[in-house]
Amino acid sequence: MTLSQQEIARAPKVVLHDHLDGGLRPATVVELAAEIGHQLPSADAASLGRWFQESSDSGSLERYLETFDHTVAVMQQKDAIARVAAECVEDLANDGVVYAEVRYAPEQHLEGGLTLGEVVEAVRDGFAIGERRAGAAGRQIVVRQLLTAMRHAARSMEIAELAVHYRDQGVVGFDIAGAEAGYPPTRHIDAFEYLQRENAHFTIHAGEGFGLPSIWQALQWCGADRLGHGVRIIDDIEVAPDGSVQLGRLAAYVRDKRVPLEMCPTSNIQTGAAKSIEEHPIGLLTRLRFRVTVNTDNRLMSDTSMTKELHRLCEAFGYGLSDLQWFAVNAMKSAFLPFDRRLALINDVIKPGYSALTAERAFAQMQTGRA
Ligand SMILES: O=c1[nH]cnc2c1ncn2[C@H]1C[C@H](O)[C@@H](CO)O1
Ligand SMILES: [Zn+2]
Repeated sequence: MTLSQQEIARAPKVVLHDHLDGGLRPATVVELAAEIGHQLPSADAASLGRWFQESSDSGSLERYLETFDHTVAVMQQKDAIARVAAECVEDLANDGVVYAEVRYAPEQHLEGGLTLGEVVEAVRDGFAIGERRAGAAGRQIVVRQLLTAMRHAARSMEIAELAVHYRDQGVVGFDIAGAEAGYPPTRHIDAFEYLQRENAHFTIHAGEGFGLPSIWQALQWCGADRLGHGVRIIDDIEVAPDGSVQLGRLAAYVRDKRVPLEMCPTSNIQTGAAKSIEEHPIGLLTRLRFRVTVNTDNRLMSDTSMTKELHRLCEAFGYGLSDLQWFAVNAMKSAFLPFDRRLALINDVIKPGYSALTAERAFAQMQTGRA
């Protein structure tokens, strides 16, 4: 029996790839835009939500990214940024997420006169408010920041320094994002080398809008700890008609080294990186036991949540609670949180959560059987 959305919603979940500026509530975008006089495609929350989702469905990463102009525009003041951050935590907690790493590009939030540090502090304060509100509502969640540099711009060194500066105030890592084709990660090699010297962690969006060379550079030139998406690693895997599988050198490296793949199925369909959920490489990569994690990417643009992503995968691939636990443990193991905290979340929160749900399901099945 396929897991229902309600059951999945109650399971402890971990998200490593979620953009702060891609997860606003449509009603919040409308309110914040009205406060600053920003013109939106629609002033009605429901139709604005639909506009974001439909405009993101083009099959092109570049077009998908254009929709962020509106979310970024309303996140230029301290209070607005803190509000979005607090609501993000509440929404994730309500979805049953117990640990999240949420990313955004501080350099995109300076138009209202804030400094880079003030932007990071506004997000820090918003996350703290969100964690407190969620806790008060009986939903414990831990949320950390990843600071993104835009790959077409030239501020990655500054943002890497910012991530190191705020490493003890809730920032656990660094990332680069934006259009991939034409902007190889090696453009930012000085930032990555600096982070390595600082013993800092970073992930790189790679293998989404561009293929294997991007993944290879991210790992072997830049030293990425994780891959944002990484779906195109499938191009280095051959499945013969008899079902036997041959990994190329790069795919073998990714699997052997347990390089975490931050996979975001719905987003990949919207940007054309995958054809459908059923044909998404996550099915094969999971079967081959790559270090797969499941993520939302942009909850607003994709009208998604961790529960929805996992439910779609359960329907497409027949996954059950043990698979969902495997995704959650994979993600928790791959998080940039210190090891002892990761272990505590795995042993004290994730595993007991899945055990309780598994027991509940077993009883329910026995009772149905008796009737
Ligand atoms: O999936 C993505 N690929 C590349 N860039 C992305 C993706 N989702 C969001 N972004 C960009 C747009 C945001 O403004 C920026 C920082 O969160 O990151
Ligand atoms: Zn992303």
